[in-house]
Amino acid sequence: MNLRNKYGIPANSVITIAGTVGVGKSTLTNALANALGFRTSFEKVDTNPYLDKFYADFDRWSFHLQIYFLAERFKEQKRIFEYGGGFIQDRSIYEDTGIFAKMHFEKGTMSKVDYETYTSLFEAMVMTPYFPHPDLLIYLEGSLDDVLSRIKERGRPMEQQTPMDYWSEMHQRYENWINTFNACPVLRLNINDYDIMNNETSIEPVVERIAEFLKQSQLLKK
Ligand SMILES: Nc1ncnc2c1ncn2[C@@H]1O[C@H](COP(=O)(O)OP(=O)(O)O)[C@@H](O)[C@H]1O
Ligand SMILES: Nc1ncnc2c1ncn2[C@H]1C[C@H](O)[C@@H](COP(=O)(O)O)O1
Repeated sequence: MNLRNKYGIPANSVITIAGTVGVGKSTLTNALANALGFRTSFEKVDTNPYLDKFYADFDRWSFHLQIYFLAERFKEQKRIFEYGGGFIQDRSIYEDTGIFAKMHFEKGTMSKVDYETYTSLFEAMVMTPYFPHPDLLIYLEGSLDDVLSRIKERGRPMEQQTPMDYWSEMHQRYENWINTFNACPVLRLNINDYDIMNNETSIEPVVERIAEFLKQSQLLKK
């Protein structure tokens, strides 16, 4: 029996994992999808045609990159809908605007007109009753030091060359963002609450918490 049946998680659930770069979203996405027998929806980093250019020159490429991510995530949203759910999604669409586009605009690496164009497109596509929101957003949190050492350990070249201030600004923005986020139910999970690298069974208490949380939020909806 898989853990989905054991804990009564609906087969059509859509769970998205949010959190700063390097915190462990992709790793948790794989572990949860395996445990629940769900499909995965990943950000494609290696085939992203703008990402390297963006890290080399934020001013020049931030708008292009946001449009690219928006299109990719919307296509993924459509795929999830067509399968009828049963997905773990690596990063939510809400972070693109709530964290990245906003941060680049406020730091002056995206122009006002580009930011307004982007946000009006985002709102027209996403913030409507026609866009299905996830059943649950898991907010993965960890200390800045732990996140920085994970970014280093993973070793993506463009991230190694990015100043530490960029990651600490993002880390702080995530904390502020999640405190006001309300587009769907949020479960906060600290990276010290599980240890899937050394102990596969540590995913089970996480699944149990998800099941409890989903039950509570279903009850609240009624
Ligand atoms: N639970 C964990 N324990 C230890 N290391 C982890 C854990 N989860 C992720 N990592 C490591 O941290 C780095 C970033 O993880 P990743 O899942 O790619 O993060 P994200 O998708 O949030 O950017 C990788 O090197 C990964 O192996
Ligand atoms: N919307 C985004 N804007 C800028 N950069 C982004 C956006 N979404 C993801 N990224 C970057 C950050 C990382 O370098 C890679 C992959 O993110 P990760 O958190 O490691 O999954 O893309």
